[in-house]
Amino acid sequence: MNQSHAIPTDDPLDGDTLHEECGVFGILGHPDAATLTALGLHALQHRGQEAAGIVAFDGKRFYQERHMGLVGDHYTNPMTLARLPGSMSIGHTRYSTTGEVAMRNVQPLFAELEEGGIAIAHNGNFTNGLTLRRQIIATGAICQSTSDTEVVLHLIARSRHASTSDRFIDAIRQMEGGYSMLAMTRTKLIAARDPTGIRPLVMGELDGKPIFCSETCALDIIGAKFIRDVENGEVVICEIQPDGSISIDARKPSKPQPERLCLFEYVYFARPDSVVGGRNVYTTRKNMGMNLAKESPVDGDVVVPVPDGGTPAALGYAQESGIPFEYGIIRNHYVGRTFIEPTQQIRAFGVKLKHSANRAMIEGKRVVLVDDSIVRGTTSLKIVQMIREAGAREVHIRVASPMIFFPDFYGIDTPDAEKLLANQYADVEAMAKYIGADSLAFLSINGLYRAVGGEDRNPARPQFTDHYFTGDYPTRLLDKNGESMGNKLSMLASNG
Ligand SMILES: O=P(O)(O)OC[C@H]1O[C@H](OP(=O)(O)OP(=O)(O)O)[C@H](O)[C@@H]1O
Ligand SMILES: NC(=O)CC[C@H](N)C(=O)O
Repeated sequence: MNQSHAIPTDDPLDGDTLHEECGVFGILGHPDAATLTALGLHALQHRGQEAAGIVAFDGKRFYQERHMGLVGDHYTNPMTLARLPGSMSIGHTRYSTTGEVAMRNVQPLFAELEEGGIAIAHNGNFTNGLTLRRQIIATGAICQSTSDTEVVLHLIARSRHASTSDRFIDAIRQMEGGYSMLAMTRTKLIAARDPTGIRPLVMGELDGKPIFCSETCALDIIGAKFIRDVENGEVVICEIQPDGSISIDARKPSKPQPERLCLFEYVYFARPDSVVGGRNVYTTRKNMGMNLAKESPVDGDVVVPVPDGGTPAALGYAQESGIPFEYGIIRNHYVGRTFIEPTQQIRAFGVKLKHSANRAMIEGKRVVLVDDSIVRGTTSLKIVQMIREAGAREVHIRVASPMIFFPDFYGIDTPDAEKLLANQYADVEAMAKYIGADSLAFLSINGLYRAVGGEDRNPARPQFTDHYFTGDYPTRLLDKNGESMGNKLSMLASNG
């Protein structure tokens, strides 16, 4: 196992950064559980590229493989999969949100409890994780990681309920924030989604065996059938019975709340072929581009996507505006997603490596560049320069989401408000000047809502989680606002 790592000597909670996302996959009762999990994680690679782990159970023992790096770097090796026997397993691709990039934070996390082992895999971020962590440490707990996820294991261990499922439910009911979570015990696979349903989680089935995963693309890769979304606030407990059959028990232990899925799943995170919340992601992105063309038309000769994220929106923009779509930028696919790399220096470096101008499609033209989002402005700044150097006559940027003003505490890599481009300039014109574009326009919040859900935003009860655009956070932010937090908030530390 690739578990050797240097333990930082300074307080790892101080130097931490906030990132996004993770992918989870779990299957119960299938003879090829670990291999299917590895394939599922491969399809969920876009959700986390720092580390990947799988825990399997063969009826007697738990086995774990946890590695830094990509799924393909480790789980294509038959020897690795052979070390994960059994018919049940859960896996995780990590992009850290709380706790540094280190082996001790690689998921699934595992603990030996009174009634046996339990492994958990978490996509999301707890907004009271640090508060609870301090409380349990004050009562004598020894934490093995700096991840927010570990708190759940401690709360399960401390719960006074008899069954593991009830202990798990007791634990997650104490957690606030965003979570789509899988837990695996000796006989059970448990799936849970936070009461607001910020992060996605779906249920599928292969050969009659239940599967849970972050996105439907992980079902498609193994030919599994989509059953349904795990609902917000729902806990689904699948258990192998003594006769080998599997029981499924779905519960809603929390006070019912309206679902508010994260809009950024549609804007950027989810894979375009996934169906999230019943909507094909590609179609919503194309709608975003069409709405953008209606709201912010411009005279141009060619619509060029900033690949990959901007491509469906650029197609929508081109279709609606009638301006031809061309690949004016070629993306090197051997470079990871810059938005989710750990430091500003690496992000900047990554963007240079990643995009090249396709001069033949650009020279002498009025280029309408379409991207899905502007966060720090790193990408736009470099790409406008690159397009101009390739001979563009004019460069107009159209962004298929609104301006981002507010940080996220549910997992997205927008740590400090002052690092967001929208907060650094007085208006769109000033931003355009900084980026070097002839014009710049963003999709309106209603344009985005209509693209995803077909209706305008309901200000009294927003249909989605959209705080990064509006400042309307769907939950309390206890770690951020709690008086006891001082300045040791790992999830708020500056990035890069
Ligand atoms: O304003 P910035 O801070 O540069 O962040 C925004 C950029 O980051 C994302 O692309 P990314 O390179 O992560 O991924 P992609 O190739 O999947 O589009 C997004 O699509 C924007 O292009
Ligand atoms: N991006 C995520 O969903 C990360 C999960 C968890 N908060 C971690 O940092 O490991």
